[in-house]
Amino acid sequence: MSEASVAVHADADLLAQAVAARLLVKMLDAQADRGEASVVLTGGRIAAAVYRAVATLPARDAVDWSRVDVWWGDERFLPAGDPDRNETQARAALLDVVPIDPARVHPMPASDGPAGNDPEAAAAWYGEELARAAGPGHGTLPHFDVLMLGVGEDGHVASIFPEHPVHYDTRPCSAVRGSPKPPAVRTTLTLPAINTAEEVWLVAGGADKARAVGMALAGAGPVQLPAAGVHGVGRTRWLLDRAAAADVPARLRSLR
Ligand SMILES: O=C1O[C@H](COP(=O)(O)O)[C@@H](O)[C@H](O)[C@H]1O
Repeated sequence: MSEASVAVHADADLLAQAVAARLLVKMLDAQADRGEASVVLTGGRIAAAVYRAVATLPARDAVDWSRVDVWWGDERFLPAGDPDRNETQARAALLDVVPIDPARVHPMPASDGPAGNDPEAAAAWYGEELARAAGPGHGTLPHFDVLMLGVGEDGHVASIFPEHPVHYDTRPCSAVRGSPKPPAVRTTLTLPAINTAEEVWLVAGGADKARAVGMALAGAGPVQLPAAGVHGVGRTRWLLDRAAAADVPARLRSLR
C-alpha cells in the first residue's frame, strides 16, 4: 500500500486552483506515458471549484481532450440533467467547455437512463461498462490514472457511508439505498474498485471536514470512517485547506 502524503493550502480557493493544476499535469504525464489519460471524478462543493478552475487554466489546452476517459466515483440516482447529479455539475463546470470526445465520457446511469429506474440494475450496467473498457482478459476495471474523492463530514467517500452494507460488496459498482445524505438512493464504486487507481486524491476544504480528515489520518477503521480505507496503488494524496487540516498531526503536513 502507498504511503499517504498531505498538502495543505491556505484556503479553499487556493486548494481548488492547486488541485486543478495537479490534475492537468497528471493528465499530461499520463498522455505522454500511455498515450491517453483516465480520470475518475467526484461530486461536491470543492470538486465543482476544481472543475471550474481547470476550465480557466490556460494549460487546459495542452491536454489532448480527445484522448481522455472520464469516469465517476459515485452518483446520485436522479433523472438526467438533475442539478444534484455529479455528472450535471461536472459537465456544466468543465466537460461542456473542453473538446472532449463524448464517447469517452462515462457517467453512471441516471434514474431515467439505460438501466431504468432501478439502482441495482444501474450499478450492474456501470460494472459492465467498466469491464468493457478494461478489455477482454484485463479484469473488471480499466486503468485509472487518478481518482478524486471528496470527504464528507462523516468521513464518507464517493457514496460509501459509515457502517453501510456497501462496505461488504466486492463488486466494482454498487447501489446504495438509505444514504444518510440526500438523495437516499445512489450508485458508487466500491472500495476494492477505488483502490485499483494509480493515484487516489482526497480533496477536502472547510472546518466541517477537520474531524473526519484528522481521524482518517490518525488510523480510524474504514467501516466507521470510509476515508480511512482508500489508497492509490502508487500514491495517496490528501489535498486540504488549512481549515480541513486543523486536526492533522503536524508531522504529516507540508504547508503550501
Ligand atoms: O454526496 C456527496 O458528497 C461528497 C462530499 O461533498 P461536499 O459537498 O461535502 O464536498 C462527494 O465527494 C460525493 O461525490 C457526493 O456524492
